[in-house]
Amino acid sequence: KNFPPGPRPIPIFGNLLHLNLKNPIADLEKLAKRYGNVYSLFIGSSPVVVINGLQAVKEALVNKGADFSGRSQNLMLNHAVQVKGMILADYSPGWKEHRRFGLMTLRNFGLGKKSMEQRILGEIHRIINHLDQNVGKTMNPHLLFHKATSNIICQVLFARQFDYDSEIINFFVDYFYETSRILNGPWAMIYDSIPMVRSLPLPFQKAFKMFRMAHKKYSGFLAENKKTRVPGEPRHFIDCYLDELDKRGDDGSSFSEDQLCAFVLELHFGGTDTTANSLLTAFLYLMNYPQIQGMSSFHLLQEIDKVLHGKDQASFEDRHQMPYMQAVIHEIQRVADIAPLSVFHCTTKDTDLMGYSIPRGTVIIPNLSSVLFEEGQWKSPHVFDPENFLNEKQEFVKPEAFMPFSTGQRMCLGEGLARMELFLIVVTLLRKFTFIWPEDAGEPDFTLVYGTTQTPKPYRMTIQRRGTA
Ligand code: HEM
Repeated sequence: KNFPPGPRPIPIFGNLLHLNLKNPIADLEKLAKRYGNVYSLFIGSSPVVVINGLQAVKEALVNKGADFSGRSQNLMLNHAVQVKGMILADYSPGWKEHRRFGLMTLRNFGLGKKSMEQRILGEIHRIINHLDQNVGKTMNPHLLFHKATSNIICQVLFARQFDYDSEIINFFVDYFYETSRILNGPWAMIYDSIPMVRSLPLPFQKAFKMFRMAHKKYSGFLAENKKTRVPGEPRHFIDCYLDELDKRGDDGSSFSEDQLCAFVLELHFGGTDTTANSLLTAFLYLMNYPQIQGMSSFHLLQEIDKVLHGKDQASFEDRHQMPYMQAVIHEIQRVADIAPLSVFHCTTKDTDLMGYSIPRGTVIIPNLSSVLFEEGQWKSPHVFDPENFLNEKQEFVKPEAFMPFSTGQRMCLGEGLARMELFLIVVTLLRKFTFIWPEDAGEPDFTLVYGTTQTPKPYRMTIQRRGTA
């Protein structure tokens, strides 16, 4: 009763046939125009509510955060990952404990401080070496950025960096790519809608297999790490968690080695493709809006050169002197629209939203994409324009509708790390190199490939060393 309106479902399939399963974003937008910013759909026989636009998303995730911050436990993603670390855990004391621990530990590792910065800068040297070998040539940066962001998280989690040619890093990159493709593709929708197909040998079984393989690798790292660990002297995230486990003993808390493995898997998974795809979007736009990179105009490079004058390397603190760079990076994140439908939420109790009643356990899809491009929230919602983040005095400002990391209690745990990575990598690479859209590459295609995280279509870039660097 009083459930949000939506298109009429058909038996077994629900509203699956109303959506282009390869990319439902445009269909979801059309449905919002027809039914309003809060509407319902049926995935098989299960109702879901889609929330669109800043006002409704804020009302649900912030003002009524406790009601809307659960996670459904019955989707393919949950079954594939098996143990819920944090991203997939329901709204519960265990999730809260892990979230608090995660935020604190990432901060102590230097989010916003030097040590994390040094880890990122160390990886940037590796990227620079790789690009140096390609000066004067044309390359596809896809694997480079995925390997670099994977390595940065591995540094945080277990203090390991892998050679870009190693078997393990290639496994990780492949596993992120394949599982993301399956999890947000048509087969996952079919898995979620039609329970009777779940044990059949269909393509989604590949994701299950890859998650099992990844679990084994993380368990291996954990076992290896325990051999050299000195309790009370943590070297990385895993050590911190084991110290916490020792401290808690058998107090019945949610901390366990199984949870640790799942947490590590989720942080690695959640932190790699998201940041790598943001970087890919960054360089796609920087090459194709040369006035921004500084070839015909001078803003961005002039700002970098001025602020970094006399310094060996950039620091995250420098962002306060770089309003234009900040605006460019935020605008890149807006158009990158990395997690268009966030991670699905779930209501924790019977509740209401914008006049509609929503029962406990309903899957909630926060349509972040609808906020990032919402008319009325941006000076130029539909074109790439750093002015979206600059006021009349050309100072950096962040509109409320900027929510690529979502908002409210479940907002991205890795926001600080991701922002630091994006800033340091983009600034350092622009300082050292010029990136040029190859002459034979034709017109750039900015259309995003839909997935758990969206990514630009593959492209190549020509690399030149900058004279002044
Ligand atoms: C540009 C990079 C990134 C983007 C755009 C992004 C975006 C998101 C989004 C949209 C969510 C869902 C929030 C919600 O459910 O409302 C999320 C959750 C999460 N992200 Fe990120 N993320 C990024 C990088 C990272 C990194 C680097 C890490 C790891 C260090 C990370 C770890 C997590 C975790 C653990 C959650 C789950 C939070 C919870 O359920 O309480 N993310 N992220």
